[in-house]
Amino acid sequence: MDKIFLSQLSVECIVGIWDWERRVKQTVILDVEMAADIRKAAATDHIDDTIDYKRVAKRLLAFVGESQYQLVETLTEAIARVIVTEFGVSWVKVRLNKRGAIRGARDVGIEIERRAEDYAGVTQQTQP
Ligand SMILES: Nc1nc2c(c(=O)[nH]1)N=C([C@H](O)[C@@H](O)CO)CN2
Repeated sequence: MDKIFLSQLSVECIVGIWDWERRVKQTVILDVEMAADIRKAAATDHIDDTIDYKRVAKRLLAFVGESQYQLVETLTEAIARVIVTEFGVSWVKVRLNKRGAIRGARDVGIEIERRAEDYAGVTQQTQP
């Protein structure tokens, strides 16, 4: 399976369960892998025949930047749903790192994999 990936996409957002976290934005770092058959684009050399990773990145920067979830689980699931439902991706892996959230640990976060069938019938998300 071919993949298109975005590595270490850094976004500031409201995320957390403590009162101060509801007021102060924190940085989350995303690693995304998307299933993509790149053969057609490689044959045509045309961006319309593949997933434009710049469009995905811009959408994630906007969506995550405006989000205000409490748990990294909820945010990570929402990111996967945006990618699958808005970009027609059949499989995605999303790793979200809330770096510095835990004293004594550099990284803490969540990694999930989702498929298109996981969101069958789900309409595209509106802004949170
Ligand atoms: N499984 C989770 N545990 C915790 C989360 C979370 O989002 N998922 N969040 C927190 C706090 O917000 C922490 O990140 C900041 O002190 C604690 N545990």
